[in-house]
This record gives sequence, structure tokens and C-alpha cells, in this order.
Amino acid sequence: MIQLKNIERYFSNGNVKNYVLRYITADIKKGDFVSIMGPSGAGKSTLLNIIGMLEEPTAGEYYFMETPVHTLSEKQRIALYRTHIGFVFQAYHLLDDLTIYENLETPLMYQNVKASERKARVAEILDRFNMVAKKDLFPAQLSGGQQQLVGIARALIARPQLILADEPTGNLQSKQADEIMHLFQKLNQEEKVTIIQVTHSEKNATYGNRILQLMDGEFMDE
Ligand SMILES: Nc1ncnc2c1ncn2[C@@H]1O[C@H](COP(=O)(O)OP(=O)(O)OP(=O)(O)O)[C@@H](O)[C@H]1O
Repeated sequence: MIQLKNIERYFSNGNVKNYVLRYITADIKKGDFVSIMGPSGAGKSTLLNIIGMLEEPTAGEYYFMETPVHTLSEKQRIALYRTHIGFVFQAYHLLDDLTIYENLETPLMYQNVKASERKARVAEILDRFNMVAKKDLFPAQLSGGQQQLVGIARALIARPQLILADEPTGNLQSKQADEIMHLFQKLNQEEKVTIIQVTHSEKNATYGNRILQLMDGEFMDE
């Protein structure tokens, strides 16, 4: 599903190149559940953002479902990730001025799903996440854990083939964190959704089937 070939990302500081990522080569298959681990500053979030097409590498080749992402225009990249990728961020990234219902509906509007279908899909996901009673509230009226669940529901509503999660349980209590990891495991095993998560947690990594260890911007041997 994902092939990275010699991906590099550096920031220029005068004439000096500060490498955040270098020699990144990896092959991630459909159905994998990958944990990207490594110390703070190792480049984990940068790598996830590159895989999510939110950031561009400074060199290297990236193929997503056989499409050479490195050759696409920004507009083409946006269309590609909106169709196939669901993002879950630690800081929720919910839209504060929209209700829970409207937050969930937004990705479907990007995909031009028609109104009746949108209504049915939002109702279905609210039900699945036990959030029907919260649908008209705003994000600030929910607890952190509930907001994170809405963030995950929003990532799933467009039925992505790939979920990218950056510290998905970072702000949560351990019970809620376990619930979210169980949900990811279920999606991965039963619905064959490919998952890539950045995590500091050894426990969270045990839910996946593969660990990519980053150190100073480079992979350590698997
Ligand atoms: N715009 C930028 N300009 C310069 N350096 C940057 C920029 N963005 C990121 N970096 C550097 O890239 C390095 C990797 O950052 P990144 O957020 O990917 O690390 P991380 O492994 O996710 O860390 P953490 O676990 O602390 O979140 C850091 O040293 C950071 O300072």
C-alpha cells in the first residue's frame, strides 16, 4: 500500500542542512498495523505527516497505492488523502464552532456524499460510538476522552483504507486509552483497515503487528 524510497526531510539553517529524516525506506502492506516509535525529536510526527501527504519530503519517492505521490500537484494530493486516509490527532482537531453532528458530517461533504446518505452515515456512526445524545453539543462541552472518540469517529466516517494516528491516546486515562486501542485492533482485524500510529507507549505498540523504530531521523533495523 505504501512504499517509501530514500525519503529525506531537512530544514535549512543558513548553508547547513538539519536532517529530520534521512534514508527512510519502508514497505507497508494493506492490513498492517504499524507503530512508529522512538525518542522525542526522532522525526516520528514528521514521517507520519509525510505519509499523510500533509508535508512534502525534500527528497525521495513515495508511492501510495501505486500512485507516485512525489509527482502530484498539491490539489491532486489533497484529493488522494481525502479519499483514502483518516487522521486521528492527539489534539482532536475538532472544529469548535460546529456541533458534534456537523463535525462528523464534514469529511463526507469533502467527498461530495449526498445529503440523505450523509444523514444515514452520521446516524450510524453516532450510534456505534454511543454518542447520539451528544450530537447537538459543541466539542468544548465534551470531556477530553469523548472529544478523542469524536475525532476517531470523524476519521472513520469516510471509510478510509488507512488510518494515521499521532499519539491517539496521549491525553486519555488508561481505561479510555485501552478502549481506543481495542477499537483500532478491531478495525484492523475485522475490516482490514491499515493503521499507522505514532506512540511512546510500549503497551499501545503491542496492539499492532509491526514496529518501526526511529532514531535521529533514521530507521533502526526491524
Ligand atoms: N519547521 C521546522 N523547522 C526546523 N526544524 C523543525 C521544523 N519542524 C520540525 N523540526 C524538527 O524536526 C525534528 C523532528 O520533529 P518531530 O515532531 O517529527 O519529532 P517527534 O519524533 O515526533 O517528536 P515528539 O515525540 O517529541 O513529538 C525536531 O528536532 C524538530 O525540532
